[in-house]
Amino acid sequence: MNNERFSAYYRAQKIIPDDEWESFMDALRCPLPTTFRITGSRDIAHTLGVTIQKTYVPLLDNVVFEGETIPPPTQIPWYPDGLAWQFNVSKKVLRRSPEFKKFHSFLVHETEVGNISRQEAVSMLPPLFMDVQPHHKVIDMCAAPGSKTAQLLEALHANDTATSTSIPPGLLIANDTDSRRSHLLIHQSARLPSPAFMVTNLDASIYPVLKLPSSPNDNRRAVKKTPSQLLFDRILCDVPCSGDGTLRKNLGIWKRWQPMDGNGLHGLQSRILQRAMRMLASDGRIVYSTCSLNPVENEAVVAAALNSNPEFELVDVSEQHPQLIRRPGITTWSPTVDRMVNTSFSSYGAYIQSLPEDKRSDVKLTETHWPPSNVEALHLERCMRIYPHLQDTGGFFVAVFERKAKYRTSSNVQASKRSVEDEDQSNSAPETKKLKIDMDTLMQEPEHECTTTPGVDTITMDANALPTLEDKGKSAERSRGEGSAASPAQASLADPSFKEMPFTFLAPDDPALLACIKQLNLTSSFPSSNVLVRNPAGDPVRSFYLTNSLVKSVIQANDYTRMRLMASGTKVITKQEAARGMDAQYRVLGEGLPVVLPYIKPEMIMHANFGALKALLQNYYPLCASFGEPFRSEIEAKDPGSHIVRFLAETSMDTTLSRDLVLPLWKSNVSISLMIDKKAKSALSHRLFGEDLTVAAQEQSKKKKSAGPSASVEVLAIGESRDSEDDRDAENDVCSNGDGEAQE
Ligand SMILES: C[S@@+](CC[C@H](N)C(=O)[O-])C[C@H]1O[C@@H](n2cnc3c(N)ncnc32)[C@H](O)[C@@H]1O
Repeated sequence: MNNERFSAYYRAQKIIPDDEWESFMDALRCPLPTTFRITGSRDIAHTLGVTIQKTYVPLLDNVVFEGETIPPPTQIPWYPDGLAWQFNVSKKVLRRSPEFKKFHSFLVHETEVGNISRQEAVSMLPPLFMDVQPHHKVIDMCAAPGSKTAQLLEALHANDTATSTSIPPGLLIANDTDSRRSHLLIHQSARLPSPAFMVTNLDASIYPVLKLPSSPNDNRRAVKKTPSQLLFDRILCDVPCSGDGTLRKNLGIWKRWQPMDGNGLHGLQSRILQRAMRMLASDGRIVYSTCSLNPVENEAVVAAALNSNPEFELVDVSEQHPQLIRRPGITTWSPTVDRMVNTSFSSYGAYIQSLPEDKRSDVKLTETHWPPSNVEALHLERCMRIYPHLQDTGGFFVAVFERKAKYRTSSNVQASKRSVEDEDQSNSAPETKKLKIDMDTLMQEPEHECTTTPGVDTITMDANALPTLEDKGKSAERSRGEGSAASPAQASLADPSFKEMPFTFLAPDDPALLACIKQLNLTSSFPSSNVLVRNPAGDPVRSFYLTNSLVKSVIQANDYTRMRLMASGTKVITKQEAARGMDAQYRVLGEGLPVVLPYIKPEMIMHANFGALKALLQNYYPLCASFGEPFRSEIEAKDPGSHIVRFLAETSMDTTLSRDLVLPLWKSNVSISLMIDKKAKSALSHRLFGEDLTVAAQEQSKKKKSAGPSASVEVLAIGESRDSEDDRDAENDVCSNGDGEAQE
């Protein structure tokens, strides 16, 4: 594995001291260890951490495979609370060593239900430097596929418990310009249901001004008259980049890497970062990151942003996460001006002077590709460079920005005074006006997961297209409810290319909503004014989603088509049509239960023991009569329909249920069924029994046996899905009535 121009270019940049060059290159040629993060609420994370420490590390200690001792998984030392792990074994070991096979199976199941997330170690870094709190307004500008979004969501939900989800007062908008990747983002984040979550599909470099209604408690006249701009407390700019820090896992980069890659991305990266600076609250923080080693995509972008926005400075985070081995940002670099690694020009001026006059206007490079003359004053050494040979990772770059102290108070006032109209005016500034991705230069980019793929739904908007206050009038108030961001008809006026269903909030006294609350016996504190539906007419046809109040105000104050809102809130309840003459039945969805649980009256929750849980995992529809007392009488006395059961923590001969588990049940006339999907059942079984005892797994293994020995060899990468068409979830098996809405 070699690329002459890669070596020539980075040697010229002097990113690595000469005496480390060989070990840097050697590390780049070694396979990357497998790294993963335990996700989910603190309680679940704790349980899984203990399972790995106490069950799997001893099991995997001293495994000898083909005469070689294989090291067990270890914790990544710099990741807080020991929640990130790494191990380095080949697929052959995973397939053949019974101990690793078992561990791998555990990881696959927990990954499928979202309790474990496979993520490159360095990619875990940016969220660690954001210090997100549950009340923060956060935006992840380039979020897909969403591994960092998941970390940000977890931080927003720091107060969740094992059984119930808090409703944080803040919000997280995950944005990506690629609509296909935005769908991926929605899919990934479904594992962490949050009423504080929104997904948008926009070009981050021209992200529109979002409005917030003026606060009823704010007496200032200017604020009363006009909505204010939604400013963010934390912004992540994990921008598209050439990705050469991922060489260890994306081997194709060795072949296709070329020195101009970074030059073409510098402009877009700068515009995204500088747009973020305009969207930041006065005392907010921005983290800028790339998985590229190239100073043109890193320090040059940072320097350009600081020089254009002198109220910002780099934050010195060298004392944070001290076990992370890092190198400071560099202050000298020399962009290449051609594909042959010509890095001989010390400045833009010198380069331009070298060209014949008639060629100067064709130049794609700009002054900001070179170090600025005031480079020393910018403290670029506060940026972090992570190299593969330092701690066996990929390459990465992180910079943290805040406003200088003297600008914070004044811009606080300025920010709160700044109306959306003002901001719309300022968006006409040259750097954001008629912003288009330079398609010519992008066409030269290598195809890499981090780069914008030319032609894929790239939105080009000029600054004048940013929503203005006038759009407010377009937001329809639904007659039956509190209104969506725009009615279907208005939506098509606003942006006909946007096909998502509207987001319609129900009135708290909507008859269907009241019937649902009554039937599920929810407490009066259930936030019924934050329930939305998604279908063309905005009717309470089937599924109810819950948002928090902040998300609701954002949706209601802005045109959802203009902000290209793809998803919002958590689906919590669904309606089952009943037989003719009977009332519809509502049920709490498995993924929505943690959110709704705090509003379910305690007397509605049945209690059962570990044996009952085991029976429910081992059978699809066990008979009520097959359970022991007192659960049997309790369940037999219940009407058919949706119920909630708390399985109590217990230590038995064969296993330990270390914490209570609350799950939804469906009761038919004589039997009951756990209303969680197959994958969640399998993961639970693995966690509790160390193996998959579910009916689905038993059936699968029977099928494999009858198909012969070759069919039983299956090694999925962690994070790789075993989804197949027949892997429908239990909810559909039991309850689907086949009249699903388009979006639901
Ligand atoms: C480095 S990847 C992001 C990885 C992501 N943060 C994660 O941790 O999973 C960069 C992303 O930026 C997106 N992107 C490219 N150009 C963009 C733009 N102008 N605005 C917003 N997103 C963009 C790409 O589609 C890609 O998903």
